[in-house]
Amino acid sequence: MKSRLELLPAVDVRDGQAVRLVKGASGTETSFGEPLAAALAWQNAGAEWLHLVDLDAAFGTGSNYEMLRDVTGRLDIKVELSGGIRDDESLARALATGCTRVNLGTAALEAPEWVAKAIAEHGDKIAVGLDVVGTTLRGRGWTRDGGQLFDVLQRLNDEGCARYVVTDVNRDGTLTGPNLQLLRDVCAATDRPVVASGGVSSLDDLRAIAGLVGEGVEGAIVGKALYEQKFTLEEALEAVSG
Ligand SMILES: O=C(O)c1ccccc1N[C@@H]1O[C@H](COP(=O)(O)O)[C@@H](O)[C@H]1O
Repeated sequence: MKSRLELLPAVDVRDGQAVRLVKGASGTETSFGEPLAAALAWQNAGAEWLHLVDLDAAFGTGSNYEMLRDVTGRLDIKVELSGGIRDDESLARALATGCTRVNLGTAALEAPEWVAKAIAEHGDKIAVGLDVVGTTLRGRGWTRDGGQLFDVLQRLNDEGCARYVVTDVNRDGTLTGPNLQLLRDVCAATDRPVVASGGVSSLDDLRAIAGLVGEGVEGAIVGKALYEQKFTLEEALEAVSG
């Protein structure tokens, strides 16, 4: 178990632009320019990880694959790649970008046997995104219900899933603070590391998540708070440095 919280600045790409959404809802985009510029800015500020999302692939409205491959190839830091990875072809393409790991969402709900096979073949390179409203999982761009959090978590634990990325959909992009109880509950139901996502608005939020490292939280994804300059990445890294 790591002793210091890892931070993963997010670059979510829609129609070739870095955007932030509110509660993951299509149509709520605020644009923040070129994805590569954002990614390089986080790298230059000291990020060790980038959480890179193809929102068009997640929503089924297109693909930004070439751009994400280019961004990943130009970075020296680790990349967690997400969005639309749902079958052998999309998984092979995602891994071919050179990313450190991929994050599977919809597939874990709709194609459990395929995900079990991917976990068995690729181990630590596969994380599963548990994107929840209450304790109901959401897939297909967070537009469809896909099962109960703790049932799916138990299944994935049994299949050897290496890591979970837990997003409270109703906090994502809202700057209303992380759902600490959800994170505690997930940590209590697994011995795998958990990456927290959704709601971070302040350095105190990051310190609160860092307080859960001992329970199994390994990292935190930070999006809107960075883009809206609630704090700098340097300040965030300092806040969680222990
Ligand atoms: O990150 C978002 O804001 C987001 C909003 C709506 C849908 C998905 C979103 N993000 C990432 O996409 C994966 C799921 O993609 P898929 O279901 O595997 O195609 C999810 O885990 C988030 O990382």
